[in-house]
Amino acid sequence: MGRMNVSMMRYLEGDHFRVLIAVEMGMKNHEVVPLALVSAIAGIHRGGVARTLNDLCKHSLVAFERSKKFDGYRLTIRGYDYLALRALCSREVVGSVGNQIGIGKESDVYVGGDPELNDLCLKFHRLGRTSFRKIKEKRDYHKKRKSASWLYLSRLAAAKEFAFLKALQERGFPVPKAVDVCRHLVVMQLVVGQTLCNVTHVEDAGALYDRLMALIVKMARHGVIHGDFNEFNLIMLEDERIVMIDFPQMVSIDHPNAEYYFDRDVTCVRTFFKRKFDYESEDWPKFDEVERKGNMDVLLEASGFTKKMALDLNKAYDEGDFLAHCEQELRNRQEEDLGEDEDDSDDSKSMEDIQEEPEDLEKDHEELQAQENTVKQQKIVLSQTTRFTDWLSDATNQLEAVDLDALKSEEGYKDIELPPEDFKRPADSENDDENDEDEEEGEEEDADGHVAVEEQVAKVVKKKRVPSGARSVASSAATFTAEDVKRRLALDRKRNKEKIRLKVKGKQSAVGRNRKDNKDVIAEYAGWI
Ligand SMILES: Nc1ncnc2c1ncn2[C@@H]1O[C@H](COP(=O)(O)OP(=O)(O)OP(=O)(O)O)[C@@H](O)[C@H]1O
Repeated sequence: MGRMNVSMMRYLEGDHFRVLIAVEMGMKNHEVVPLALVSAIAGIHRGGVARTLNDLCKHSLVAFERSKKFDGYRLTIRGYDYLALRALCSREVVGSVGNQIGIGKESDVYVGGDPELNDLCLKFHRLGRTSFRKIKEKRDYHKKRKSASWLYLSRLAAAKEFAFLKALQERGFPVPKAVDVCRHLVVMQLVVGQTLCNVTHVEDAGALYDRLMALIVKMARHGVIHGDFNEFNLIMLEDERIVMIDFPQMVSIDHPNAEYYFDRDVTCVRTFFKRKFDYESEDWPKFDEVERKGNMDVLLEASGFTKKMALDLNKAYDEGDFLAHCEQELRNRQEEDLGEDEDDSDDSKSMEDIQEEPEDLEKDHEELQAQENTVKQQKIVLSQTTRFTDWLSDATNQLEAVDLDALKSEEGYKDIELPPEDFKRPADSENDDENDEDEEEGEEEDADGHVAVEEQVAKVVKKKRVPSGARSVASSAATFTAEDVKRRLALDRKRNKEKIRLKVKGKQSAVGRNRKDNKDVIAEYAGWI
């Protein structure tokens, strides 16, 4: 566990934070925030914002991402940490950040200090960023939620922890003193002790057991159940006093599963004491015997941590897939998903898309298909035009290669234009003239069944020497039959299809696409301006 790298903080200027906040605000309803929106929220012109975003990208405070619909920026975990720290610095709550002292599946815990260098505990909640695969599996769950982003869930977790810390502290429970909260960061008193799981010896196991059971009952009397009361969430001080540090799953005793949670907490303590200190007691608290004396659960709801927030948070805990600190892994998976299945638009959809109604999705799909068809048509027309031009120039070159002078000097040659009905293609001429048959036998066909161009041209020229009518040499370009042309075009098209398209990823691709779009616009308005 290392230190948090906050060295960049001192080099960041007001504009950097302004743009960071703009990205954060944009992310309330966008998975990635387009440059134009960042610029509009920050109130800084685009050029300036682009420069600042580049700086922020360099320091991994934001990340550039592209989605199917648009490209944009998203706040990284580091960027969110910086925003929270900066706000708490300006409130003069936090003055320094030190070593990491705890790493949980839902948080990173650091030692910190206030401006007077008194010790603090900084708990950064990291919650709710599920992997793309999981999103696909849990589509229903995400569809119903308005903002299932990790920013939202981490902030909720922090708000809940802070509210509960304060409420428990006010009622005399042994918890760290709550200092402040900002975004996903809870600042609290640093408890110097050992988590119960690391304690190997206690003076009086029975007394400790009784104190822990008494804590569970006291909380229930105040209307709440811890829900995760175990040796990992209890710190023992030097004088063997216990401090509770973590209560993410705290529920009201009116919760439908309250009895289950209560019994689970009690069983956890009993199992731990039996395993660790070989202590077993005949006596343990029962849910039915608890008499409610307080209404902490109701007061907590009134404190701003609403039922809806609790519901969202509990669902995330139930999902139990917290990949917030595995950004690199997540990015790799996203790339994998995109690479594996380009047509599977589900994988590459943003959270926003996932929240769309089915009708919207269908419409989008239809629109997309219509666009794709148009593009395909345009491509075919374009490719045919260029191929035709290429073919024409080829044929012209072939013709130029024919030695006309030599032909003219031969007997019976007359350079007079033939009426169209006299003109016959080489393929047809096979049946026309028996004399020609012998000559045609000698002709060699290439692998595609094409007669060599030179030979075809020569054959046509020979026909012009027939005394019944002179023919134009220029018309011999028609030695390519319509079928030949069609076959060639089909072959070219097939080859083009087989060509592997080079996929450019990241910002470079976005630049390319923008250029292409611009080119299309210019082409469309050609002649108008
Ligand atoms: N106030 C505090 N003072 C000292 N150490 C703390 C404090 N809060 C947390 N820690 C340390 O950080 C570790 C993780 O904290 P915590 O249990 O709150 O995080 P978490 O993410 O909820 O963990 P998990 O859910 O995996 O149990 C603890 O085991 C403890 O060592």
